[in-house]
Amino acid sequence: MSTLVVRELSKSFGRTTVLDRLDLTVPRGALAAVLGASGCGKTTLLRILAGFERADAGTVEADGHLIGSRQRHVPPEKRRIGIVPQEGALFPHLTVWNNVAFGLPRRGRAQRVREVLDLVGLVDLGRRMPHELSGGQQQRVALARALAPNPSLVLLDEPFNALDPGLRAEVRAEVRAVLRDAGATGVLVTHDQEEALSTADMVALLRGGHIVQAGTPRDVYTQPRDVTTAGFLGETVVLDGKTEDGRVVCPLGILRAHSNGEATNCPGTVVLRPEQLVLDPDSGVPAQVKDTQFQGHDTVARLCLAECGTEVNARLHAYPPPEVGSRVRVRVAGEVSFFPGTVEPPSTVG
Ligand SMILES: Nc1ncnc2c1ncn2[C@@H]1O[C@H](COP(=O)(O)OP(=O)(O)OP(=O)(O)O)[C@@H](O)[C@H]1O
Repeated sequence: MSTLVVRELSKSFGRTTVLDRLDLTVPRGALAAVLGASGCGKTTLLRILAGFERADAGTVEADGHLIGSRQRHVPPEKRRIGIVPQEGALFPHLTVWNNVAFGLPRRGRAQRVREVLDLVGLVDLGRRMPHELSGGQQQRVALARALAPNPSLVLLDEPFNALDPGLRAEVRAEVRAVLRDAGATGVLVTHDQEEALSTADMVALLRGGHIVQAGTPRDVYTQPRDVTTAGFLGETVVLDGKTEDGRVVCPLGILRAHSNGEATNCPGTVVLRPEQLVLDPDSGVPAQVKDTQFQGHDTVARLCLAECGTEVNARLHAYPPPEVGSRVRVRVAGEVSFFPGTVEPPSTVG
């Protein structure tokens, strides 16, 4: 399995620039999630990686071999890339076994089909037709089919979209385990931040035609590069603040910030996650509970900070949840992000 290196990839359709000098490196055996809003160019990137589309500029290398550039275009069938499309796209008239066997060399075929069906836990269903499978099983067959020819890279195009939410988490975990067992290098494109954060070894955020931030799910979530990125990765609490003696001062108190250490008295924006807000009768700033929203595994409480009247959302695991109207104290667990300069409104990305 290979290391994927994409350099300065650009692609326009007419006057629309979709990819703009995009760089991405996926280490051997890792699964990278390319996360971006609808229409940001995720499928275009996958199609270029697969060789279905040619880039206007830039290079694609797999395991040190140049497979795509303006001068050199290795055709899709020679790239050793497996693709798991949205909704499986199995051949409806072929059995599971024949779907996986399709296109494999005759020699060793039966053994390879058995191996990959075993890998996805479906070796007993080889005689079934696709319509006799659940959505999750169909996606596992699609994965087996993609892995059967021993591809150097597996591309997954929003492969869990058609599954209902309960099944999605389960199939996601299974697919991840199968890719790991196969030692496969993978690129998963998705607009679903939870999917990206929970499934991948690295998350690469695609915005404005290029990767604006890449890193482990934990790093990109806890240390987003800007307010917009923070908002795209999950819910945020955004407050005005300023630096003071290596700390950040804001309506939630004096807080520790990630490395964004700035000179004292620098104004900026403080960003943290609602789950970092903890009710603690012994410390923190006073607040009043304005509203609560029961969400099963946790409760989102809207808190009005007593000193300034600013309202923030806290995701609480406290049981029972606090009463609306009650007076509490709230403190911040862990470090926050601080972005010096003009306050940027939180928004989702395009
Ligand atoms: N063949 C094409 N001709 C013209 N425009 C195209 C073509 N393919 C894609 N586009 C445009 O390029 C942009 C990116 O499309 P793409 O399908 O790559 O986005 P995406 O991030 O995969 O979106 P989604 O999440 O909605 O599937 C869109 O504006 C789309 O309309």
